[in-house]
Order: sequence, then C-alpha cells, then structure tokens
Amino acid sequence: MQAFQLELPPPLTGGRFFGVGKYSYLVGAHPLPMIQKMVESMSQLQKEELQVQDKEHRKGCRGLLYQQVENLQEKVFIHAEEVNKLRSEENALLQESLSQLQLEVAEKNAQILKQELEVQQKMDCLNEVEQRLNDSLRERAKAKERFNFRLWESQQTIASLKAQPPQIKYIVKRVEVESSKLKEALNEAQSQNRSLEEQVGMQSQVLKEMEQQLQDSRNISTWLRSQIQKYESEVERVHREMVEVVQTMKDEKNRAIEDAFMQAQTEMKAVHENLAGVRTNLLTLQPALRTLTNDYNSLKRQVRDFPLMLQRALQTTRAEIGEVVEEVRNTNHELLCKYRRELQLRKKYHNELVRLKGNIRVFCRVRPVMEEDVDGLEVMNMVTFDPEDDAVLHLYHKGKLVSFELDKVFPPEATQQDVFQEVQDLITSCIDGYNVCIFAYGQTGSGKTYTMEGMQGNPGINQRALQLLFAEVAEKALDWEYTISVNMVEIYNEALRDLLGKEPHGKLDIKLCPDGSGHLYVPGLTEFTVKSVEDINRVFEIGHMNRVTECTNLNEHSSRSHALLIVTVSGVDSSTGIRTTGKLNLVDLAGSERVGKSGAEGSRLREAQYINKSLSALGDVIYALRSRQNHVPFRNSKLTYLLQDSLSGESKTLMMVQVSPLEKNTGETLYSLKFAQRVRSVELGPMAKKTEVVSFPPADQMELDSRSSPNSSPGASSGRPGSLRKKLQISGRGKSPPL
Ligand SMILES: Nc1ncnc2c1ncn2[C@@H]1O[C@H](COP(=O)(O)OP(=O)(O)OP(=O)(O)O)[C@@H](O)[C@H]1O
Repeated sequence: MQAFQLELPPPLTGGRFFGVGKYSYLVGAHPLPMIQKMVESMSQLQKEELQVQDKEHRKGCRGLLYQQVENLQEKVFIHAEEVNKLRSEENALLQESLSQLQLEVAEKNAQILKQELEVQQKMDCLNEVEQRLNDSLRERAKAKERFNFRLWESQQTIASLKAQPPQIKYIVKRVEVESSKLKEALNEAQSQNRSLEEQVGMQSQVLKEMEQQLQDSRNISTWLRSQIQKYESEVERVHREMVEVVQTMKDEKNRAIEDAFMQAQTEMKAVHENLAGVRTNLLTLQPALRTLTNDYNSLKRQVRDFPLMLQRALQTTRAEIGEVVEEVRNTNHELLCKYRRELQLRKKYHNELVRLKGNIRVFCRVRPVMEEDVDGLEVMNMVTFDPEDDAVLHLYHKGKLVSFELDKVFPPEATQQDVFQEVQDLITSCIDGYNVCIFAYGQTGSGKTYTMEGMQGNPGINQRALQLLFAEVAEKALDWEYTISVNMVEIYNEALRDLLGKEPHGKLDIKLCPDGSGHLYVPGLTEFTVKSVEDINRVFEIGHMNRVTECTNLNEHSSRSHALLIVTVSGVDSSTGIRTTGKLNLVDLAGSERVGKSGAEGSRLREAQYINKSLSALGDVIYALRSRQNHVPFRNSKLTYLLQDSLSGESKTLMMVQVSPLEKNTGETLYSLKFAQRVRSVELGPMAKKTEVVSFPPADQMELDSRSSPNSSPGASSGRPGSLRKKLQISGRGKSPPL
C-alpha cells in the first residue's frame, strides 16, 4: 500500500531570507553612517515583509489540508474498488479451471463406457465360439464312437468269414470290398476329424487372443478408473485450495480496508490537530498581522522615498570615495617613486659592489691528477697553494717557483658546487638586466668542459646557472614576469654556427640591428624558450648532437672551437611596467695550447692560428675594457664581436682559467696563468685608466716574456703573494700597481 505523506508548509523562521533580497549587499557594517542607517531600515523592512507573507501563507495552508483529506478518502475508495475487482477476477479464473476439469472427467467416463461395451461384445462373441466348439467336440466324439463300433463289427465279421471255406473266400472278398469302403469312410472321417481339430486349434488360438484382449481391456479399465479417481481427488484438492485462497483474499481485503481506514483516521486526526494548531496560530497572529500591516504601509512609504535617499547617499559616498581614491593614487605615486629610487639605489650599490670587486674577475681552477695521467710513472704535482690566501698559487717551473695572484683559486679538491657558489651572484645579476660573460680558458684537457658543462649527475656552471635562474624567477613571480630563452653557437675557424638550428653546418653572420640602437644580432639564430630542467636538458642534447654530427672526433673538434651558451632573461614588472633584459654568456673556449709552435701543419696550423687570433683578441678586448680605453677592438674576432654587447657597458665578466698540475703541462700552465695574470693585473687604478693601448702579445711572445722574467712579469705577483694580497686589501683593488 502506498504511504501517504502530508505536504505541510515549510516552518516559518522569520529572518530565514535575511540578506538574500536585492539589497542584501548592503547588509553589514558600512563605513558611512548614512548608508548604514539606510541599510538597517531596509533589512527591517524586508523582515516585516516576510512576516506578512508568512501569515498569508498559513491561510492558504488550511485549504491545502482540507484538500489533502479529500484526496485521502478518494484514495481509500479507489483501493476498495481495486480489491473487489481483484477478487471477482480470481473467482472467474478458478471457475473456469474447475469446469475444464469436470469436462475432462466426463470425457474420460465416456471413454471408459465405450471400452466396457467393446469388452462385453468381445465376451459374447467368445462365449458363442466356445459353445460352437463344445458342440462340434461332442459330435466328433459321437461319430468317433460310431465309427469305432462299426469298425469293431466289421473286424468281427471279417474274422468269422476267414474261419469259413472258399465260399467264404468270396464273402471275404466282398467283406474286403465292403471294408475298403469302410476304410474310405474312415479316412474321410479322420480327415474331417483333423480339420475339426485344426478348427478347434484355431478357435482356441482366437480364444486365447480374445482372453488376452479381455485382460488388456480389463487393465485399461482399471487404469482409467484409477485415473478418474486421481482426477477426482485433484479436482477436490483444487476446489479446496480455491476456497482457501478466496477466503485468504477476503481476509486480506478486510484487513487492508481496516488498515487503510485506521491510517486514514490517524492521518485525519493529525490533520485536525494541525488545523487546530494553525487556527490557534492564526488567532494569535492576527494582532501582529495588523501591526505588521501598519508597519508595512509605513515602510512602503519609506521605500518610495528610498531611491532619493540612496541617490543622495551615493553622491556623498562617491565624493568620499573619490577623495580616498585620490589619496591612494597619491600614496601609490609616492610609493612608486620611492620604489624606483630604491631600485636605482640598489642598482647603484650593486654596481658599486661589483666595481669594488672588479667588473672583470679572474678565477683559476686546478684540475686534479687523473688516473690516466699516472701511466705507470711517478707524477709530479707542480702546483701548490697558499693555505692563508685562497687567491694565490705557486707553479714550480724549470727549478723556480713562480707565484700568481688572481681573484680566487680553486684547488683540485674544489667541487662543482664550490665553484658555482662563487659565480652565482654574477649569474643572478642578469635577472636585474646585466650582461654577464663567463669564459673557461685553458689548454686542452685542463677541465674547461668539466667546469662549464660538468658530467652526468654532477653538472657544471651551465646547468646550475639555468636552475638558479628558474628558482630566482619563480621567487619573484608575484611581481615580475620573466622569460628565459637560450641560443647555442659554436665558433670554429672564425665561422659562426647555430648548434640548435636545423642546419648546423651553415655559417651565420653578425649584423647591426637596423633599429639604429647600435646593438648586434645574428639573423636566423635559433632560440628556445626554456621553463624547466627538462627543457634545458633537451636543448643541451640538441646542441651536443649537432656538435657531434659536425665532426667524427668530438673531443678533437671541441678543443678547437669555442662553444657558447647564450641565456637571455627578459622580465617585466607587472605593477610598474618596468622591463629588464639581461644576457648570460657561458663560453667554453677552444684549447689555448700553442699548437702552432709545435710544428703543426695544414688544417691543424690553420685551426691554431684562428684560436690564437681569437684568444688574443679576447685578451685585447678584456684588457681594453679593464683599462677603460676609448677604443675596444671588438671586431678583431667573431667571438669578441658576437659578445660585444655583453662585454661592454655595465656588463660583468669572469675568466675561469683552467690549469693542469702535471709536470708535462707546466709550459701551458705557465702560459695560461700569465694570461690570467695579465687580464687581472689591469686593475681599474689610476694608471690603468689611461687610454694606453696595450695589445695582448701572441702566444710566442708571452712565452718569451715568461722566460726572460718569470718572477717579475705578472704584475709583481712574485714570491710574496701574501703581502700583495694584504696590500690590495688595505688599498682596494683600484689601487693595484699598473702593468
Ligand atoms: N675538477 C675536476 N675534477 C675531476 N675531473 C676533472 C676535473 N677537471 C677536469 N676533469 C677531467 O679531466 C678530463 C679533461 O677535462 P675536460 O674535457 O673538461 O677538458 P677541456 O679543457 O674541456 O678539454 P677540451 O679543450 O679538449 O674540451 C675529463 O675527463 C674531465 O672529467
């Protein structure tokens, strides 16, 4: 049975809809007292309007309840009708099956009668045949008796005649004749007798069959009787069941009606109670309704006046807001000015710091003695360090100790992280818009690639720099939006090649920007924007692959070409719109060893000449920059020309001079350290500021210099490095002795 549920109206909660009306946004403390007052009166109005709506709602509720009672009664009536219909349908079904069963029983009875009739007919026939058989048997016995008697008589006659004379013979003949007649008759009788016996046999066969049939018929009749009994008992059972079902249904129907009636009564009672409650509520609400109606009317009036009030309030508020906005704008402007001043100051201090440290710094890294260096022989370590000064190293060369002072010396045990620690400030300054160049300089096998690229699992400056840039950029992401892009190029025999391009074999040109800014650019150079370490690795892979395909022996090739990773960091401050662009150039230079001197020929000699030329051009440029000369010879090599923007102006340069500590390499080590010393020694002191043009001598001449005066040549960094360092610390870098 379906459960009826009364749909009562929702409970009335007075302020349930508070703050949901069209003026809801006005609820809450407002800074302006006028608006606050208006908001309060509006919410009061809304509340009262809701209460009036509640009362009207209750009125409608009573009608709804009556309607529901009527619906309930209607449903009870429909259910009673359904029960009746169900009962009559089931009765009809049962009657139908009963009459069908009776019909079947009648049919079976008729069949049995028919069978019995047939059996009776067969029995009659059988009796008749039996009767006839008995008669014929009796006749046959009589005939047999007669023939036996006549036979006996004949035999008596024959015997008596045989005992008589010939006369008697004749008689005998006659008797014999007579006897043959008798014999014939006897034969005839015997054949008759046989045919009768056959008939008797046949009749007894027929009789047996008939008996069998009779027996079958009796069996069938017994089976049919038992079937009839079964059917009768089945019919009786079905009838009984049907009566029971009808009875159960009657009971159920009565119960259902009673239940429905009871439920309806309970629900009616509840409805009446509700109705009574609603009536009482209505009675108590009537005075409140009156008050509310009055209030409502007065509020209506207020609402009518509200737009005017609101307009006035809005005008006042607008004026107030305008004042506040103006105030905020002024404050913002002041803050922006302060911020810009701070930015300028920061840049100034940073520049000052860098200036104090030197815009061009020279570090030296000594690679460890490798297993492959040992080669069965004892290996002499020719480089030693000053335990008290990490900027000094001593080289034992041709029986003499030559000392060098640089900005920082990394001993063989220094890790990649130690090295990176010292250069990271330089790298992050490109986020602030500075151009930075880091060069790895040194002979082949001195560890340039190890320092710049590093190894799998222990990356060098290149990868660490990009990772640091990502981290720094992410930290500033709230205020600044940065883009980091990379190029990879190679300079081999003064030819510039794009290592990320589709055609790495093609030569690139360096051109002046057509916008008249004086900046340089490389048309067709491939640039990748990188956002993650994975991107960097992919870029490095492409660059490496292109370098590999360029030459069969990569190491051979790499030591004869300059590899440049150019990272551009562009940023825009979202609040001020200030834009910055900084470039970080990470350069793995070609091997600095003087192949030309060792009698190389052909392509080797050409390569060596190109390398010598470009390295001394780089030395010249750095020297010119450091000594603040008017003319800086950037155009003397592809390398310096390409890096012109990043080497001049407020840019920062770091030369990482790589050396080997092995005895066999002391010549090259000395040469590299002299180069480093020369670069560094051109301090920004008073003498260095002179626009004196001091060209970097080619490798051969440097060798001569070192031979003539190994202790005195590199900027007075002879046997007393510690004292020089101290002197520098006291007087500042700008005051170091001139060349
Ligand atoms: N600081 C170091 N610690 C450990 N191994 C180093 C270090 N420096 C260099 N090596 C190893 O020395 C070998 C030569 O270094 P690397 O290839 O970096 O020299 P290179 O100057 O770049 O030579 P090339 O000019 O031919 O490119 C490499 O096997 C490298 O792993």
